[in-house]
Amino acid sequence: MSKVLVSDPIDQAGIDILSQVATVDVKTGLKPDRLKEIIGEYDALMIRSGTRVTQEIIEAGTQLKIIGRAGVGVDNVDVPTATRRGIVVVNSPEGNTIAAAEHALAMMLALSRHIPDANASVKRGAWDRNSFIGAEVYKKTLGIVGLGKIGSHVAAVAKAMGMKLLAYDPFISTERAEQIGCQLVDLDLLFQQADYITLHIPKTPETTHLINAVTLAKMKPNARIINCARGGIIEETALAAAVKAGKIAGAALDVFESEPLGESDLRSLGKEMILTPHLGASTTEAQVNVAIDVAEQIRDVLLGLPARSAVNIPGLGPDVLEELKPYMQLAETLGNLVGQLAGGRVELLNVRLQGELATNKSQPLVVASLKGLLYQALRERVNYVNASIEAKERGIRVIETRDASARDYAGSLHLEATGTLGTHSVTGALLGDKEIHLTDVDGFPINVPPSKYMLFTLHRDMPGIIGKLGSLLGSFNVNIASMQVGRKIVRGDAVMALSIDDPLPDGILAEITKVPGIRDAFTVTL
Ligand SMILES: NC(=O)C1=CN([C@@H]2O[C@H](COP(=O)(O)OP(=O)(O)OC[C@H]3O[C@@H](n4cnc5c(N)ncnc54)[C@H](O)[C@@H]3O)[C@@H](O)[C@H]2O)C=CC1
Ligand SMILES: O=C(O)CCC(=O)C(=O)O
Repeated sequence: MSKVLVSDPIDQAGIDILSQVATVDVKTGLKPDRLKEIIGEYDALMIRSGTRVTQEIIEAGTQLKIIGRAGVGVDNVDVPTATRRGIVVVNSPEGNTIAAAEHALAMMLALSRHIPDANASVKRGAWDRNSFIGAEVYKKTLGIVGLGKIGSHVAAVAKAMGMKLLAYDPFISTERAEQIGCQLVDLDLLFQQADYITLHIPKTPETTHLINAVTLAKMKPNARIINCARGGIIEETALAAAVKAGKIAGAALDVFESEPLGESDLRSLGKEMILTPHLGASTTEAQVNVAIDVAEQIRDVLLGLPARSAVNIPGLGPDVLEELKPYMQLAETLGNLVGQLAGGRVELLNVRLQGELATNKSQPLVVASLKGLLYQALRERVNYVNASIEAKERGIRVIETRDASARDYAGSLHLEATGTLGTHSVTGALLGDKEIHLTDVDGFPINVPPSKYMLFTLHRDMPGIIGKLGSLLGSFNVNIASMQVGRKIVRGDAVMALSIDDPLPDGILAEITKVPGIRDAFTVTL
């Protein structure tokens, strides 16, 4: 039975799902050294934001197949290392959207009305109404940085509260922003005009310290900043100094450059600074959502099924995956075949998606072709996660073309591999009940289902050649299961595809190429 380690607090609903297929160990608060010591026993790791899954941890996780992040941000996982090692990383892109958006809105209102400090003062026994005069958000301008899932929900609610909405997001269209009721503006204008600025972006090299002394200086003195996205997007010392000096009116932060927050100037500020301990996703509803979402994906991957929200494999909905599955098998088979025909070191793989495969959602077929191509070199170590990276590291260039007009079959896939020993190509399609058929080898039309052991010859189409090859194979005790010749013109060049029952004995290829008329011969194991 598989073993899953849950190293952060996860809702029981997730544990119950994992327990259907695995032994589940819940060990929270592990020190990195201890995690490194034990991770080697586990097939899957499930985390929230508390566990840092570093290169060292991943490399010690020799059995790991999947890392599940019960939440959105995977910045606590070394995704490139996981990818290189063929480990799927999944998250829950939507399970805590509402929770995080509501926390940002709650922070905006709490900051405007000094709720945390007013509450603390009443609890201390005071009745001070003068120190807590607030500001209304109605008719104020909210600048939303990042108009994705959370930013869009914040926009919808803020609009209902009568706020004017500006947004900055270089990856969304003006039309989409308008649909959500936001005016898309550049960042400088947003900083200059907003009364409230709320951040809903990932932390990336571009967004790190996006809010710094220079950008803070552009803001209005009554500006208030809310960060429920990621620590490090704000330069904390610059923010603390700006609030202290009254250059902006305040800030509410849920996330920090270093968590848990240590010694910090932020702690010394009064009612104009609200700090929460990364609570954005901490609602009962969100925790159930993300636990179920991620646990289901871990269960599926452990059962050999695809994950629906993998961050390091092309994302596909279950319907698309179901539809593509037989074609993925076709792509892998053709990749494996063309790699063996090309022999040597492949430098270029041309993948042509034809007919109904020439749609955008067919991208995973390129990855599946590479997985097949690399199978001879890497065996079980290559998978959908690392195939592209492994190909890149081996200097294999990939060209993807699409030809929707190809009509020989409903959908077919053509792969051409160029390597140190020359160029070879294969085409395949699914016939009848989704059975894989090779429909072309090196430009010669054939129609054969692939079999485990195959022999291909390039020869001159002339009398007697099939008989001679048959006798030769017979003399080596090789049994032919099926045979087909593909040719373009009578007595021209031709390809022969033979399915054989056993692997070809050593030395026989050289004998085959001595048969008059046979130019070349290749044997493959699929
Ligand atoms: N505090 C908490 O507990 C939680 C925090 N989060 C964080 O909230 C953030 C947003 O999450 P979602 O809305 O779900 O993500 P999302 O992927 O739906 O939206 C992110 C948006 O940021 C935009 N973006 C990327 N780079 C940008 C840049 N340089 N400038 C402006 N916009 C940029 C993207 O185009 C996208 O529209 C993430 O950092 C996530 O980790 C999410 C859930 C809970
Ligand atoms: O797991 C958590 O509570 C943090 C959630 C979060 O930051 C995220 O989903 O990106």
